[in-house]
Amino acid sequence: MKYIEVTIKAHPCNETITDVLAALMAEIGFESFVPCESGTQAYIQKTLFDEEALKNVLADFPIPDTDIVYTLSEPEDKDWNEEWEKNFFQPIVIGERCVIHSTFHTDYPKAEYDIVINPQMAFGTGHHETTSSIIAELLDADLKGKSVLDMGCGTSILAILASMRGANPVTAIDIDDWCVNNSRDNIALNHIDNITVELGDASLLHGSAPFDVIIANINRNILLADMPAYTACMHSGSELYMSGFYMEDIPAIREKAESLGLEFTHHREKNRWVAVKFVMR
Ligand SMILES: C[S@@+](CC[C@H](N)C(=O)[O-])C[C@H]1O[C@@H](n2cnc3c(N)ncnc32)[C@H](O)[C@@H]1O
Repeated sequence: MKYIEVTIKAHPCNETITDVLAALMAEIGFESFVPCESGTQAYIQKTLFDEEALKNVLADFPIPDTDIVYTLSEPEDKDWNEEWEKNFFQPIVIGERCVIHSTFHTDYPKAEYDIVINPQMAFGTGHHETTSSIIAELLDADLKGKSVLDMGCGTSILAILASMRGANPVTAIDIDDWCVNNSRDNIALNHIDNITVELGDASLLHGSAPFDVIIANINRNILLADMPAYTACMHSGSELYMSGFYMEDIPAIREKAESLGLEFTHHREKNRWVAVKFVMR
């Protein structure tokens, strides 16, 4: 697959700026990000690259007084996530109970839940704040015998943990066919047989039976747009966990959720990223 590499130089440059860049660029199709001292390198499939969309994102960059310039290059064809995995994906332990590692790791800590992920081109190794916050929520949740939907499943890391914690049945949905294929591989690697993976978006939920628990780690705008479809397949007492947005987005997310009959329970914050929990009244 052909990729475009965009090298962004930001001044000033700090973790908040590279996080916001990654969040905004993910919304226009960028898949992987490698922060560097002066900014970040970001990768997008050549067929999805729209330079005008990139210019608009950078022109409307929400942190004032940030100077941003970029250069483009077309690196040789290779699997960039594989490169990233080999060089940067280290085993990670979350909540002292869940270890995530890849097939090529031989030395990793033992934990109650041992998840093997080969992310290839999909998002979800547990290193991102949003994934690890939802994992921490799932470790606290009672999932035994509950039906779970993982919307925007990426690698299906969250669906796999839910199944390991007793959820049954589990449905995982993603809009990206790379994620759907990768999910199926990861589910098999973890010897799980009760997760159904589907390609699509919230329109697939139309007419669906209610879920006891819904997880959606996507982004603010998609969550705001798709929340009515999620709540249409929840019953009184169903739980909704959402992430993929920042502290400052909580009021908008909360207002929408409450207008749909959800009650806010709490939020969890990590480097300004948040995960929120709601329960249907
Ligand atoms: C931030 S990643 C989360 C991946 C994984 N669930 C995790 O927590 O690490 C968001 C995922 O949502 C998918 N996605 C984006 N828009 C979507 C939509 N409208 N419906 C379903 N999935 C979507 C993306 O392809 C991506 O895999």
